[in-house]
Amino acid sequence: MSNCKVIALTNQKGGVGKTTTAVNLGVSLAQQGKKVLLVDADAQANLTMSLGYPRPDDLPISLATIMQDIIDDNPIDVQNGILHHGEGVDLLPSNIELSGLEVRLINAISRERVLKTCMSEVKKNYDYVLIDCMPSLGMLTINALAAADSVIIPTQPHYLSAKGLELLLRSVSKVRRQINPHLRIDGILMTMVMPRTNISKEVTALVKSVYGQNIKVFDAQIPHSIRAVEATAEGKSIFAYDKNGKVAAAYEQFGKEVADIGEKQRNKNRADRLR
Ligand SMILES: Nc1ncnc2c1ncn2[C@@H]1O[C@H](COP(=O)(O)OP(=O)(O)OP(=O)(O)O)[C@@H](O)[C@H]1O
Repeated sequence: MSNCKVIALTNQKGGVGKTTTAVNLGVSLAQQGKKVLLVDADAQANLTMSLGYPRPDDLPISLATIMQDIIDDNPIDVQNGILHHGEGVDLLPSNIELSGLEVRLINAISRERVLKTCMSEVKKNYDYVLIDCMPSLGMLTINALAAADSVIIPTQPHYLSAKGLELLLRSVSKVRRQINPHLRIDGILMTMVMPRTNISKEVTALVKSVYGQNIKVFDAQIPHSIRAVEATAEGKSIFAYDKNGKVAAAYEQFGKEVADIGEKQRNKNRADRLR
């Protein structure tokens, strides 16, 4: 059994910080000595661009090319499509071709499991694979949930509408019932939290009261800061751009929480196997 943990970063609401979290969680885990692959599963290719590839459409191999080969039953070579970033994380990039692929998935055999097949080719090389999902609950997001061991939900406190969360949780439950029974929810990460407002406290309390023990809200909260936007524009993580700032400190704390959950889960799996 692979020791790699695959985490889908998902929220059907756009602009809540999924991509920024993928980059900075990835680099935070790499700084803890973990081997990390970031997978851009969004045709907008924001993750690919924010890691310093401004023209994703020029890349000869992307996630779409590999998934198309799986659909066509061609041999695949995921390794050749992986890019190596200077900050110690690898990237499986995306580009606009992924939007055409999502349409073609509809008629593919095992259409929910194409990304899982792709991931099973590379998992052995990594401790963590982080999948940056697109802001929808379409076929690609279902593929990500089918390939994942767990889900992290980045959200801005004021966008955490009960209805939006309910829809997402319903999709997770459906995938769990029909495709991936082991899918867990690691928790909700509050992003772009404004200082001196009570909203994140109120939302945290609300989630805890409604979902009780079922969903964790991470202790780390990512503050709103222009530094995060600037880092993205420079194609860098917040650790390379502003390592002493409060966003870097928050992502470092978050990375430790995520690694802690991963370690506990690995120990539990090991104990279960010995039983
Ligand atoms: N902590 C932060 N403080 C201020 N701005 C931020 C922060 N984190 C992210 N942003 C900015 O908010 C915008 C949306 O962030 P991001 O692209 O990470 O969200 P997303 O959920 O991946 O979006 P999409 O739905 O397009 O995939 C970007 O311009 C990003 O630079």
